[in-house]
Amino acid sequence: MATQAFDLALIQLGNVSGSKEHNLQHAREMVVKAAAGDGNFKPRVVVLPECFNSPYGVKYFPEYAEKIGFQNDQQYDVEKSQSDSIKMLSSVAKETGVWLVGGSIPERDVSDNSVLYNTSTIYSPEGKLVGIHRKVHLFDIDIPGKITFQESKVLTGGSQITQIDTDVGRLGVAICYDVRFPELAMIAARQGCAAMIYPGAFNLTTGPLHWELLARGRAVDNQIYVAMCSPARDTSADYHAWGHSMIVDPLGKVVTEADEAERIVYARIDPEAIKEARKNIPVTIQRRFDVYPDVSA
Ligand SMILES: NC(=O)CCC(=O)C(=O)O
Repeated sequence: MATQAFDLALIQLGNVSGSKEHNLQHAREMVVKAAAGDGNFKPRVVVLPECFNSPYGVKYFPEYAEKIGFQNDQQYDVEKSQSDSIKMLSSVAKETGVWLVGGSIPERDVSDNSVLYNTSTIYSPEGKLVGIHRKVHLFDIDIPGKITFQESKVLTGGSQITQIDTDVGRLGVAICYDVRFPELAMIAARQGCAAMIYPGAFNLTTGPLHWELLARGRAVDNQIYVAMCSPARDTSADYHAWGHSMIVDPLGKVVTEADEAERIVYARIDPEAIKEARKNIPVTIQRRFDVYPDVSA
């Protein structure tokens, strides 16, 4: 899949409240704003953060979870979905004519009410739901005196990797804690993805330590673009997100970064920069699969 140069926008969404209706309305307005561009950039791909329709926290997931809806022959039928979030995302992708990585929402399994996932849904510019990613690695950590979080108390991990073919190239999608597991980005890069996109929500303990480090690591290891899209920080919420949404280029350079407030950041994704990085530092063709296995094979 050939990549064309395109602009990417990350929405560091603020003001996520207890009202799902408000959250959806605000997210919609921000997608419209992001898709309009800023004079320098006119994005073809727009990204929302992790858990944009609900406060982030284990206790909220069951209440805010939605069934994505009907799937037929691997195609999701938005028309038949009962989910307000899915309907909003599909309609705003169509209205704005962008590829939309719809952050993530708590998803309830269609056939088993007791099973919940943390799920990103992805839409074409025609509003078609073209793919979903269920967070594979659940955020279960315990740093005494700092942060304890256990998504696995209520969520089930997904079991598939996600790559989306768009008219500007192939994109890998994973969610937040997934970034700590290099295999997904490695596989995506070797299977032709120009970028890995991670809706995410790091916190004030691990954010300063690892957010940028992981984004740059995934980029430089694989010589691809990496985008990490966080919610804005809200210190009145239970979970304080790190913010700092960023896009990193194939050399590992941060090309754009937000602070912690509500922002939209943009960058150009340029296939020539991927080619140039791989030509100048040819690790791509220097791998020793006679010494270790190729995880993408
Ligand atoms: N929402 C998440 O998966 C958070 C991941 C995180 O903060 C980390 O340190 O990893």
